[in-house]
Amino acid sequence: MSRLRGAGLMSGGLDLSGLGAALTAGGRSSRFGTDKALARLGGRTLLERAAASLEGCGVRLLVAPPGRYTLAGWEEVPDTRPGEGPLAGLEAALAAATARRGAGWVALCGVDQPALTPAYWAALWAARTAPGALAVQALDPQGRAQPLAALYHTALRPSVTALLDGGERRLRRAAPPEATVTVKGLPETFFANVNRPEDLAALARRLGAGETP
Ligand SMILES: Nc1nc2c(ncn2[C@@H]2O[C@H](COP(=O)(O)OP(=O)(O)OP(=O)(O)O)[C@@H](O)[C@H]2O)c(=O)[nH]1
Ligand SMILES: [Mg+2]
Repeated sequence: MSRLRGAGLMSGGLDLSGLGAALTAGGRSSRFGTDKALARLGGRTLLERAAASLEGCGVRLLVAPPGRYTLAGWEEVPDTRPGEGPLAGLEAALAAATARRGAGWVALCGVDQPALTPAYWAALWAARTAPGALAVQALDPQGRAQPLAALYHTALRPSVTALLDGGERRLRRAAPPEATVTVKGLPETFFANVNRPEDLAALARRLGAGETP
């Protein structure tokens, strides 16, 4: 559906209190080798950095195995299907958000995107008002949609459950194309993603050189 440019949207307010936040942190970090949520960049863990970008959200849910992390101000939510991937994490997040606040929008965020900021989420939040929208996703400068740093409406919960029940595990299938708004024009720095130790080392070098993140 419609495509909106990020640049203009970013001048809007940064009030994220109407948005629910869900950090999905139940992964295995198999490519990283150790738990990447606890890896450090610029004096903070990757989990803390991702959480900071969503601090202004009205409800904050940490979808992870119980007791694995402590994150002040975040409510632990167990996976409904542990180890089944971020699509299952989204299912748990939408169910928990609905139980806490009723119908509304949820920001789904992985632990491994340490350069996200409130401005990123505000740009997506501003785009949610497009008629018929049930998901909002940013496009990176290469035009790739970012399902792990995206907004999903709680109305998607039954279809996410149906996908999982049918054996689907790809998160990108959660956003129906006809009901997905895409936001482009956001700065490339937002899209840094840590999968391997060398990804973190490259980011640390950029940080040392005075660049964001
Ligand atoms: N709640 C939940 N989150 C998950 C699950 N699997 C992956 N994630 C999270 O989804 C995000 C992106 O996942 P990946 O980059 O694939 O992370 P990962 O699975 O830990 O790493 P790899 O094993 O290297 O693929 C991270 O924040 C993960 O913690 C899961 O089963 N449940
Ligand atoms: Mg994975």
